[in-house]
Parts: sequence; structure tokens; C-alpha cells
Amino acid sequence: MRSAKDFFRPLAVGAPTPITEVPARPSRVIHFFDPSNAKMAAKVPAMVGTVDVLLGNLEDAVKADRKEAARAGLVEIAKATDFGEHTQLWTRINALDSPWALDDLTTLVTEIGDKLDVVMVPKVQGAEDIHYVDRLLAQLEAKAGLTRPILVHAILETARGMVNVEEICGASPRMQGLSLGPADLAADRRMKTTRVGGGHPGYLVRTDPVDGDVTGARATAQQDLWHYTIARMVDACAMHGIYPYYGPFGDIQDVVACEDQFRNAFLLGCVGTWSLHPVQIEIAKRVFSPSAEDVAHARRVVEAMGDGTGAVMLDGKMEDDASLKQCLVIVELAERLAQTDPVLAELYADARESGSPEEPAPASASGAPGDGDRR
Ligand SMILES: CC(C)(COP(=O)(O)OP(=O)(O)OC[C@H]1O[C@@H](n2cnc3c(N)ncnc32)[C@H](O)[C@@H]1OP(=O)(O)O)[C@@H](O)C(=O)NCCC(=O)NCCSC(=O)C[C@H](O)C(=O)O
Ligand SMILES: [Mg+2]
Repeated sequence: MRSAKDFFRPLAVGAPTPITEVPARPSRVIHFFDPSNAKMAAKVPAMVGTVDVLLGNLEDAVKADRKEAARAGLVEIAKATDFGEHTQLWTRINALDSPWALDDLTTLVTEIGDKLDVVMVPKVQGAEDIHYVDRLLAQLEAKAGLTRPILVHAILETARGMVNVEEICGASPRMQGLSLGPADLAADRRMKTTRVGGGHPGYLVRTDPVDGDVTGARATAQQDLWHYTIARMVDACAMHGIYPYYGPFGDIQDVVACEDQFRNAFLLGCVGTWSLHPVQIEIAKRVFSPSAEDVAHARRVVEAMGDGTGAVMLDGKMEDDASLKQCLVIVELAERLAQTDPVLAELYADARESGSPEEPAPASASGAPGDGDRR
């Protein structure tokens, strides 16, 4: 067992000191590209600044006989590209039990470790996988003379990984976040789907029969197959101070359902998602940035709540300490995004709520807005 103090000591002599807080950098869209695909690779430099994260994918979707080419391609792209201040470079390495993972980590950290922000590890089963990557990264960082630690992102795509989700999140100070891997997870769970993420028309609830007529027309509503998984992931991440992400939506043409799936994840607490094709980039950015109207409303609540205690009435609704905290999540996210995205900065600066806002009125004696510190 490691002591709490050991947790923040480097795992190799000469490795950078582990971080205590995961940097809150915008990561609404993690854009996947195959570095061995010349057409895709050629588009990467022009995508800098248009996505929060560019991810060189080495795992699934890269053919087995292109693995070395993909690794070499990523090294070449990273060396040749200036990613600027606002676009991070991530990679998804091959699975730890594959013939490529060791060379992926060794090559990438020693060759381009100074440019690499996060390593995404697929098919993570438990804390032991993170401990292995943690130590190896420390050794390689020391060898490469890196001064900042590379962070680790785990993909949840096995039932065992799901069961161990809390220990995975807390396995290392390098843990940056989690993504859902719906296709692999569905297969591992023996779910009866054949899609990469998204819903299924057969997964539904139906209204009760009228007058016992079970054959009569009854409304149905499709349910979200991923609700439990995402909610569980969000809780585990929140508990450990790291970030949850949706993952892939494989029906590239169905931009409407893609947006719905992304929005469900956003509303449940995820901070971003993957884009597999350029058409998904704008969807992800739009969904994972709060709307101007929500920002305007959140600001009104913050303003109305004064010192942050008590209760007030605003537009016929009760606002109190707890609704204030929700509004602060929105306001703080908007402020963070505005720092890196000039379009959002302008949008949020001019943000107004639709309708005619009323003046807040105290709902109780203790709820009068005051001038004290906001909680
Ligand atoms: C899905 C694709 C195979 C589609 O590719 P393509 O048929 O070439 O699409 P288009 O003709 O519409 O492409 C138009 C142009 O855009 C370029 N393009 C396409 N995708 C990308 C991209 N991701 N980044 C940059 N540029 C891209 C094409 O080259 C075309 O260019 P041009 O001809 O010059 O106009 C393809 O999009 C793709 O392979 N995407 C990535 C797929 C991927 O990464 N999959 C792995 C992640 S999902 C997963 O692993 C499952 C998960 O782990 C789980 O378990 O759930
Ligand atoms: Mg997968």
C-alpha cells in the first residue's frame, strides 16, 4: 500500500513532480485522426485552434499492418506542428496486452513527450493498469528529461473496468479523466447492439394498456442505453477531481442523434466528447459550451443571491444556495471557455435571457440578498 505522501513523489528518479490538481483546460472536443492516413494527417496543422484536443489514434480503427506507420506518423506530425496555446495533443495508445503498447509509450514519450499532454489508455480493467502506465511514464519522462508529467486518460470499455471505476480514477495523480468506449463495452457486457454509441429503438418503455387492452396503440419512448454508465462515470470522476467524457458516436451521418447523445452527456456532467469526423467538431463544441441564455440566467441567479445564502424568488422560481452552486458551474465554465474562444467571449458578454426578467424578491427573512462573501 502506498502512503498518501508517496502519492505525490515521482515514481522514478529524475521524473517530474506529480501534479495535485488536473488543469481545467477546455476539452469539449477530442478530435481523433489516424496518423498513418496521409489525407487525415495533412489536415491536422489546419485544425490547430479549431479543436480543443487533437488525438493521434494508434489503437482500433488503425489496421494492424499500419500500427508502426501510425506511431511514426504521429511523431512526425508532433515534431512539425506548433499546437499553440489552446489545442492539446493527446494520443490513444494500443491496449496494454497488445504487441504495440510498450513501443507506443517508449517511442512517443522519448520522441515527443514535451508536446504530449495526455495518453489515453484503452480497455483499462483496474488500478493495476494505471499503476503500470504510471511507473513506465515516470521512467520514460526521466529518460527524456521532461519537466512536466504526461497525464493519463482511461477508456471504460469492459465490465471489469466499470466495476473498478472508482479505483481507476484514484489510481494516480496523473489521472486526467475517463471516456466511455460504448462499442467495446457493449461487446464485453454481451449487450445485443451492433452500433458505436447512441441509442437503440428496441430499448424503450411503453405506456400501460387502456382498459386492459394490451393490443391497442400505446405510446413508447426510446430510453438512453448509456444513462447508468455515464452517470456512474461522472460520479467517480467528480469524487476524484478528474474529468468525464462521452466518447464515440459512430453514425457520422446522423448528426441529429449525435447531438442528442452529446447533450445527454453534457447535462449529466461530462465536459467533452470525441469527434471521429470533421462534421462532429462543431456539434461537440456547440453542445459542450453552455448556451448564452443559460449563462445569462446563471449570472442573474448569482447576482440575485448576493452573499450566496438564503432564498429568493426569480421569475416565479425559488433560488437558494444549491441552485446558486449549479449556476456557478455554468458561469465558471463560460468564463473558462471565453478565455480561449473569442467567439464565445463575445457571445457570453452580450448574453441576455429571453423574456422579461423580474426583479428578485426575498422569499424569507434570512434570504435577503446581502453584500457578504459568496459561498
Ligand atoms: C469514419 C471515417 C472512416 C470516414 O472517412 P471518409 O470515408 O474518408 O469520410 P469523408 O469522405 O466524409 O471525409 C471527408 C474528408 O474529411 C477527411 N476526414 C475524415 N475523417 C477525418 C478525421 N477524423 N480527421 C481529419 N480529417 C478527416 C477525409 O480524409 C476527407 O478528406 P478529403 O477527401 O480531402 O475531402 C473517418 O472519418 C475515420 O476514420 N474517422 C476516425 C475513426 C476513428 O478514429 N475511430 C476510432 C475511435 S472510435 C472507437 O475506437 C470505438 C471505441 O473505442 C469503443 O469501444 O466504443
Ligand atoms: Mg474501444
